[in-house]
Amino acid sequence: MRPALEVTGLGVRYRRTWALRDCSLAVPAGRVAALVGPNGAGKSTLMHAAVGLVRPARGSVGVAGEVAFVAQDKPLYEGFTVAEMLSFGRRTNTRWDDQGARDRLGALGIPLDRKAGRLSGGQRAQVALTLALARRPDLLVLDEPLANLDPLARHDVMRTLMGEVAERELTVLLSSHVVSDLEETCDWLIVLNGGRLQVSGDIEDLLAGHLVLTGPAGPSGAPPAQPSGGAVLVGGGQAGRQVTLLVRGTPALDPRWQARPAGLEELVMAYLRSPESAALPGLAGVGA
Ligand SMILES: Nc1ncnc2c1ncn2[C@@H]1O[C@H](COP(=O)(O)OP(=O)(O)OP(=O)(O)O)[C@@H](O)[C@H]1O
Repeated sequence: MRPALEVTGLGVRYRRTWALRDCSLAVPAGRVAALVGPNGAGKSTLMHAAVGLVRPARGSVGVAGEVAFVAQDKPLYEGFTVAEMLSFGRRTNTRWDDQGARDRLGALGIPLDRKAGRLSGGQRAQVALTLALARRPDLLVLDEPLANLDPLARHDVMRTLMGEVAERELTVLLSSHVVSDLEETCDWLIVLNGGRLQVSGDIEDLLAGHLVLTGPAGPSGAPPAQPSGGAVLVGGGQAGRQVTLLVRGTPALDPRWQARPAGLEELVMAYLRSPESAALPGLAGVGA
């Protein structure tokens, strides 16, 4: 089946600065993909390229079907009521799901006669998401949909997304700085760092393909440069006399070392701390 989003050799430049370089990935249809990375990593740039808001300097971006995008600042028409925005959507979109949108806003207790400028931050986020979902997109791109939301509202937004994905063939690409918000909902992980792609893959495969090793620091106090056996060191650190390493693959373990499965957050952090490491389809030890 054709991927919902396919990026090939993508390079995006703002004047002389490259915001993204040599980025190739494919997100299968029906996935909820988490896009993570530090400030300035290129997340918004990748999203803007996916929805056609920036033109690539190199490579290409392909999307299967209709795309809806909610930008980081949730732009709404401040002077319009929610009902007026719904009516505008209905008149300008042939696939518009008016009833679904009204049901969702009703369930959230958002008054239809309220002007956008008078909505709270959480309500703005929900209205922007509802308007995007009402367009019945095949790919929904959300730039930091959870920013500035309280824990309950974050949970509600993620639950809505899960409901939509379960109900129909929808692919979601969403960025966030809070990995713990993504664990329950997302099944695909993309890590960008300094404009380069570090990780793209199925989260279950990634977690199954990595281990956290703990053991004693060497005589010099330094962690071993590379674990032995068929494993690759992603990154690690030392606390006192104990060394913790994240490795990809299965190492031959010294009995003084212990191995346990990696969590999503520690996997992301280990890659972000080691920008030279990468887990991309085609690399040994990671399900493509
Ligand atoms: N319109 C622009 N003009 C010039 N440079 C830009 C522009 N937009 C982004 N950049 C630069 O491109 C790089 C990537 O920015 P981008 O906004 O894509 O990162 P991000 O990962 O979304 O960051 P954040 O988490 O802070 O939102 C940064 O170095 C940024 O300064």
